[in-house]
Amino acid sequence: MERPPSPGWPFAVSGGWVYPACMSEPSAPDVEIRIEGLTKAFDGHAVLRGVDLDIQAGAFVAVVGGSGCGKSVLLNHILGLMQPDSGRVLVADPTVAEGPLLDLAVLDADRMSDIHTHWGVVFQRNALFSGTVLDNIGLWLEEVGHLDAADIEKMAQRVLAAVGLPSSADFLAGRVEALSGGMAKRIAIARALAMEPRCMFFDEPTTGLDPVTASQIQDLLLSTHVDERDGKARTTVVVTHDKDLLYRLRPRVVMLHEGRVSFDGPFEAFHASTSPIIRPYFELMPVLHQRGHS
Ligand SMILES: Nc1ncnc2c1ncn2[C@@H]1O[C@H](COP(=O)(O)OP(=O)(O)OP(=O)(O)O)[C@@H](O)[C@H]1O
Repeated sequence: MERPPSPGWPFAVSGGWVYPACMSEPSAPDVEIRIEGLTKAFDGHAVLRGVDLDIQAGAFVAVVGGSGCGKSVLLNHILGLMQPDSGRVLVADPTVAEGPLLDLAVLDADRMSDIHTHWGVVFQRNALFSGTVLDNIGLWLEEVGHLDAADIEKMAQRVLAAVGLPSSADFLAGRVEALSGGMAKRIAIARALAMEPRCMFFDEPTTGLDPVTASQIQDLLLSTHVDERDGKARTTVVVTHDKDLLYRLRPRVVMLHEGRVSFDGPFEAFHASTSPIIRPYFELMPVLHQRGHS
């Protein structure tokens, strides 16, 4: 198996960890992610100019906005892959029910990695590495979860079934390079699900897919939003240009514009809005989508 030079997602095992009081915030029962006054500039160009946002546990949120408005930059801050110039990103502590929110800026690498093991991330280009389906799904189960081969195979079969793919030995032994774009996306989702995450993050999950495959992936986003083990909703955050996804899934919509949240509410209100910022954007969404991938 060829191992990835750098993993798509930086999992690592955390030892027993006690965080000092300065790392914690007052308890916020339903908040999974809180963003306060987040700013970020690159080479003097301000991309995020003060983003404030709460995402409740179990929410399904689509982050939209024009090309280059900072959607991926925002996602990267939530994932702890970028550091804010100012402001904070706080997240629920996955190890303590209704515990204090944790400020990402003051977590050390072990603690951050520990949090990452509770999050599933599906990158735009899937971040699969050269190898078999089983290699891709099993790597972190082995390295982080310390599962043995039999349990890894069992889990792989379960998550493949959850994403509507075969779970035969032949399929598990197949190489991911041979898969279509839609199947590769399903494998990336299956890999994320295998870690039994409490949050799922998707960066433009339907970009580059044909309309039929895109609608299947949209449905998959909805089905994977619910944890099949206990029927509880995970927290799902989707960065997207896909108007069909909004129509189909009717999520809470967060729109970024000029570095701030310019709309935050149900899809129905977004759809009905006559705002001179939202209306033209919404009408042009399919054009944006096509233009980005022509
Ligand atoms: N690491 C970086 N270094 C320099 N500039 C960056 C970096 N990451 C993002 N940017 C810039 O920040 C701006 C926002 O980028 P981002 O990728 O978040 O946009 P987006 O809203 O996701 O766009 P799209 O919908 O086209 O993917 C762009 O101008 C981009 O060039």
